[in-house]
Amino acid sequence: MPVIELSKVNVTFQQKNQTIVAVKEESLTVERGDIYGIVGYSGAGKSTLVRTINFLQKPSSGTVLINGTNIANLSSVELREQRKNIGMIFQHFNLMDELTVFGNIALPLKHSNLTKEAKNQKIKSLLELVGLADRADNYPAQLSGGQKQRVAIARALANDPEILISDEATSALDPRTTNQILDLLKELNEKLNLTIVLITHEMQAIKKIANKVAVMEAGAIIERGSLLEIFTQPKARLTKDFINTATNRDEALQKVLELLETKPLNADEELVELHYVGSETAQPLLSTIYADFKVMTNILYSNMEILRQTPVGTIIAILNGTPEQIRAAKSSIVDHNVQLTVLEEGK
Ligand SMILES: Nc1ncnc2c1ncn2[C@@H]1O[C@H](COP(=O)(O)OP(=O)(O)OP(=O)(O)O)[C@@H](O)[C@H]1O
Repeated sequence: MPVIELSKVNVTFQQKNQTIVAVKEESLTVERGDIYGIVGYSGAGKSTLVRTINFLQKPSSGTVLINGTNIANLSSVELREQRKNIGMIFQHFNLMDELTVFGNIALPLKHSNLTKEAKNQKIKSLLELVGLADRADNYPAQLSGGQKQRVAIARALANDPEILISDEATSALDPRTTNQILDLLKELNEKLNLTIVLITHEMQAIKKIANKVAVMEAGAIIERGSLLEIFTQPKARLTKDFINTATNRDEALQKVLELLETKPLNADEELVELHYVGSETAQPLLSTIYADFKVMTNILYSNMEILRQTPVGTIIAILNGTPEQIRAAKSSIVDHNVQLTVLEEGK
């Protein structure tokens, strides 16, 4: 049974005489142990969709099942209990400045049945879990952004939730700290079998830890799939844009095209882009096309990522040879399951 099942969820807001449709008839299924990335630009409806999971946002229509239970049917007491099963972390941490780290993490345990001793023990182990064992007595102002987010994560996990919603939790952090927090989320996902819904506008974050991805635009999920599917066979223009930004491919291509303006391709040259997935790396292939067809390659950009243990790469290169040699080389590349696109032909 899926942990989260949103079906045909609509969320509309009334503002003066205007109706804003924030989520349009959207469905989403999250399985236990998933790290489900939801990517989209600001205003796409990501937060609104995800806030329906714990009814922080009640859908205008549609159903929300958590572990098979329709949460619209819960009493307010049951809903409060249910919400303990869903932790949340945010971009701006939302810590209480006047409380210590210990005090912040203790907040969600206020009404728990644990003894004082057990609560203290729980907080201590949460602090250890997020790597802040020595910071219990600090106030938020004494912590870095990354440390504050660690406190927020510990607080979100205080009631041992099965689900963690991360709403742009790394958006205010520098790249190194972002990576550390993402590593921590992945570790918690594995160690605690925590299901994570990760909202972000950065494909980079999703690429690092998610196993599934949904791309949202104007209240709708326009594309969804496994991380590998989305990265290797993106269909929507927006998905491609997010991926190309995450791999710096667009920036590199821009530079290559600028270079070609000053030094255009010769008649015996072609600019090509190669995409490969799996162990079939394209680089050795480029050496063999020289040996086999006497086609020389000049690699201008190369990027390889390991996504869920699978290498995925892009190469932008100039091929140099006679038209026949280049044709034979390209057909050999394609025969090796490398996707090839001609970006520009020499004149
Ligand atoms: N409480 C509200 N009242 C009116 N409109 C709202 C409300 N909450 C969200 N919206 C609108 O719904 C749309 C989706 O907003 P939402 O915050 O879900 O997008 P998002 O993709 O999460 O973007 P961001 O990351 O900027 O929050 C926007 O047009 C927003 O203005």
